[in-house]
Amino acid sequence: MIEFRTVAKRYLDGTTAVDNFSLTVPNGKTTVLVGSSGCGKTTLLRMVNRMVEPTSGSVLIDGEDIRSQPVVPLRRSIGYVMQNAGLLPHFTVAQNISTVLRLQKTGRKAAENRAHELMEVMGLDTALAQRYPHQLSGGQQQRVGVARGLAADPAILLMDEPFGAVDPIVRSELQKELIRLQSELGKTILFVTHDIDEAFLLGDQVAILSAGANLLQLGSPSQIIEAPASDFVASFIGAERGQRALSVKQTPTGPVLVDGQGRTQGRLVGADEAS
Ligand SMILES: Nc1ncnc2c1ncn2[C@@H]1O[C@H](COP(=O)(O)OP(=O)(O)OP(=O)(O)O)[C@@H](O)[C@H]1O
Repeated sequence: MIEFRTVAKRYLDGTTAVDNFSLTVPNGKTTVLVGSSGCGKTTLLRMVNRMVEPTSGSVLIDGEDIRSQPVVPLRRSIGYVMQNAGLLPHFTVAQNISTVLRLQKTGRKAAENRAHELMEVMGLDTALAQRYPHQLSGGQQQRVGVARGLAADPAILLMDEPFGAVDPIVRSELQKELIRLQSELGKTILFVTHDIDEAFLLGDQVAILSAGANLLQLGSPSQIIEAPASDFVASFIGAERGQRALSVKQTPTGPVLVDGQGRTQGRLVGADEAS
């Protein structure tokens, strides 16, 4: 469990990126931080592996203040998947995946075997192991980034817009892959995105933030869609428009649901029992 206890971050230039934010991230679930650009999501994520130190407040992992641990082992015990994969250009795929293992003094052969195993887990052909990042597609690079985050089998995985730089089809594949992985691995995932659809797809728990990491609503996707906390949240999640604004249309063969663009999304079943 990760706990943010009234954390704040003021950068040296005076920017208040995070203003008294509290949140509990339960073990074995995916928690998504979602909000518009600059609202403080990355700052919060980086507080967990101490790439950013809070100006005030504290972050706890399983009840222990993370400041009581030296930074290097803490960082190596937490998986971190960056936007654009963040791969080292002069390292092969296998070397990129096994970087943390090598730093932990895992033997060369064992690290290589683990890299191959993770490539298979991530749906990557192991024939790509000796390639360099620039010889991969964007989607393949992202898969390598996730494999690298998983290499040391961390209990916690931090993911910062990991699928932001790929096209919508590849993005959808990667999202499905993450859902499958998570159902098998049960990691404690803290995932950052500005895409509300991605947040609702992946999150067991979703935190909607505005500037200064102001927590507008926290809940499961169902709770948020069924009861948005404010007009702003309703508008942010597209409750009044787009795919989530469903209304009933009568047809000769029975009622169907249409979205905000007038497209039929499905058939309304059980309507007789409901009425
Ligand atoms: N090192 C820094 N120095 C000064 N201000 C910073 C620094 N890093 C971030 N900020 C500012 O802090 C605020 C929050 O930034 P942060 O990167 O956490 O937001 P974000 O929600 O992750 O944004 P995005 O979705 O665009 O990545 C922004 O106003 C940003 O400009």
